[in-house]
Order: sequence, then C-alpha cells, then structure tokens
Amino acid sequence: MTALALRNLSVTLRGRPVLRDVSLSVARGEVVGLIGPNGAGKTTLMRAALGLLPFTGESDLAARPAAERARTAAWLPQSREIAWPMSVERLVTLGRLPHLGAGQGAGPEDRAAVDRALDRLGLAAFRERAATRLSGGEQARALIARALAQETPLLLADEPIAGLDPAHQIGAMQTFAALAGEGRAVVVSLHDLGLAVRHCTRLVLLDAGRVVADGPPGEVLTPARLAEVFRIRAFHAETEQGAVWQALDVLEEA
Ligand SMILES: Nc1ncnc2c1ncn2[C@@H]1O[C@H](COP(=O)(O)OP(=O)(O)OP(=O)(O)O)[C@@H](O)[C@H]1O
Repeated sequence: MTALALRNLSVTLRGRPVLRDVSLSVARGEVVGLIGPNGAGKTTLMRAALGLLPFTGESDLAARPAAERARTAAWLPQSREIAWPMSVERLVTLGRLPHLGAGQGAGPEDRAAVDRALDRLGLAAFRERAATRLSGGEQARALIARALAQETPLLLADEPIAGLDPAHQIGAMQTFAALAGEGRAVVVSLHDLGLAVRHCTRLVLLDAGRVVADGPPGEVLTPARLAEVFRIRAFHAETEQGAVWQALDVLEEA
C-alpha cells in the first residue's frame, strides 16, 4: 500500500532549480534512506512532499488538507531547537495534537502513545526533566519521540540520528525498522552511509536535485557512485552481519 507518491516534483528557489523532476513512490513497510552530498536536495524533497515549499508536480501528501496531513505524516526537521523549558513528557505529548479536537486534552490513548514513544527512545527516566536541560543528543531523541507519538502511517525524518551516540544511532534505526514492520513507512535522510546500508530497506541517492539511483541498498551504493557523487573512496566488505562501508579518502577532482 502506497504511503507517499510523488510525481515529477520540481522546486526552484531564488531562481535556481534545486529539485528536478523527482518521482518517488514509498510503500508501507519500507525504510527509505535519502542519501546524497550536502545540498543535493534531501531536505527540499521532504519539505516539498509535505507541502511546506512551493513546487511543481504532484505530491499526494501535500494535496491533503493540513489537518489530515498531520494525521498522515510526522515531520522531524533537521533543526533541533527546543525553545521552551517544558518537560520531556509534555514535549512528546505535543505529538498528539493532530489527534485532539479543539480544546480537548490528552486522553488515555494519547498517554499510551506518549509512553510507547518515550520507551522506544529510552527516555522514560527523563520524562519529568525540562527538555531544555537535556544534552544535545538527548534532545534529539526527545524530538524523535515527539514525532513517533504522532503515530502516523508515514514518518519523514531529516538527519534524525546526527549527534546521537553509536548505540542510540543504531537504536533509532532499529526503531524505524520496527515502525516499518508494523506497516508504517519511514523516509529518512542520512549521511552515515554505513548505517543507511545496514538499516534501510531501500536507498534513494540524490545528486544536484535529481534521483540518480533508487533501489536495494547494496545496488545503490557502489564504489563507482561513491566516487561520482560523493567524491570519496571507501572500504567495502560483505560480512555475515551485512555490508560494511567506511569512507577512506576524498578523490581529487577529475
Ligand atoms: N531558501 C533557500 N533559498 C535558496 N536556495 C536554497 C534555500 N534553501 C536551500 N537552498 C539550496 O537548495 C539546495 C538543496 O538544499 P537542501 O537543504 O535540500 O540539501 P540537502 O541535501 O538536505 O543538504 P544537507 O545534506 O547539507 O542537509 C542547496 O544548494 C541549498 O543551498
């Protein structure tokens, strides 16, 4: 079942095309890793899909009314600022807003969703703590938990694991895989190609606003593409635990 359908999506910012003719269909059960160098268009693609940027082409998500969109897709932006000293529990409860009627407080179902999200991100012990008094990585986990509490069929997350320690990076990726296992869909932008290969069911490689590869991680990530798109050489081994990639050095411009 399709969770997101984009057709010929293009975005021009300040007269410059930054997303060109992107067509993408994401099914429930998929964890789609968006990869590509800085400025490739990963954030722009997700923001346009959500209807947060003017675009040409079609996004089935952006076409929905705003209230329905918030019950369909959770959006975890790259910026991590938490301005208000509210408790972690309250912050995560904000993820339930799209499900509440006007003036309606959180009910038992909402509290259960908040508990599930706090547990998944290992934040139960922090629930009473002011979110502004968490470390950077803990704040990032609290914001992931807020997006999870929204319990939408689709999660769009922009570099959600940046700044997390290795155990929590793996934990977050496993949580995304678990969401997919429950029949949701996750689209996540990542710079850690090793984690992308290990934990995504599919990779979409963007370069200069275009999709240059889309498919199973092992087919998308090849030494030739790393050289062409990322200008790096990498160590690569197939192990019993799956593929291992480690960037080694930067290639000279041709
Ligand atoms: N408001 C804006 N006005 C003009 N150009 C913009 C604007 N926002 C982004 N861009 C440009 O659009 C291109 C794509 O940016 P985008 O943030 O989508 O890249 P990205 O792949 O998410 O990069 P990163 O890995 O650095 O987060 C970049 O060249 C960027 O400079």
